[in-house]
Amino acid sequence: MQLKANDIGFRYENGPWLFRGVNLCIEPGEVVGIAGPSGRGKTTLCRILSSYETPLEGSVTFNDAPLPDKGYHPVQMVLQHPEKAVNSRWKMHSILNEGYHPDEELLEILGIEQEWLTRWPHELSGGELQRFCVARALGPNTRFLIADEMTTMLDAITQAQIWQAVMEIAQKREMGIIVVTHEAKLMQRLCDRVIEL
Ligand SMILES: Nc1ncnc2c1ncn2[C@@H]1O[C@H](COP(=O)(O)OP(=O)(O)OP(=O)(O)O)[C@@H](O)[C@H]1O
Repeated sequence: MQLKANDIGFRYENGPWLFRGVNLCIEPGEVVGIAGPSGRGKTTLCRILSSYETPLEGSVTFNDAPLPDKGYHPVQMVLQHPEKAVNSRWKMHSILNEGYHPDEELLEILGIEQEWLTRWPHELSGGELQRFCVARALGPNTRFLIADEMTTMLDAITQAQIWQAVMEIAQKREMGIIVVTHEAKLMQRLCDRVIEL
């Protein structure tokens, strides 16, 4: 069940090509970093790999077939700003159960407390909210997780706790992870290999 980018190229409207001929193959259980200077297109590539954006050249395949356009998506993405990724008019239990029903064990590993479930998003800290976004992305059918600056805004302890939980779950499920971060040490610690965009 590999996730592959095959000769991908992309540009925004009248802008220059951000990248062309990008090839990438991620195996189940592998942790791969995508590095590159600001503005190179890392987030754009992540959006293409998770089907939020369509490449202008090339294709993305999962298990040698196109990614599904209906149902639960096997490639899930967690972004830098959790407050932008949740519906501010929903309470946390609705946000959490939007795509599937996470079990108690997952909530415990991610340090999500029961009393947070009845709160509104603005009643949680960034780190608490990000734990929900991670839980929401870790449905049983998630095969690849894309973490685009997932813990950049968080303090060191929360960052370490979230990554420890994600790595534990990924190992257990043989889930692949793509990591985008400007923190070189974190990249080195987490990744089996790093690709320069
Ligand atoms: N929706 C958009 N329309 C037009 N241009 C865009 C759009 N989104 C991003 N860009 C431009 O595309 C380029 C690549 O952006 P992207 O966010 O993918 O880079 P990045 O490598 O992730 O950067 P950073 O490390 O700063 O987050 C940037 O120059 C950005 O301004």
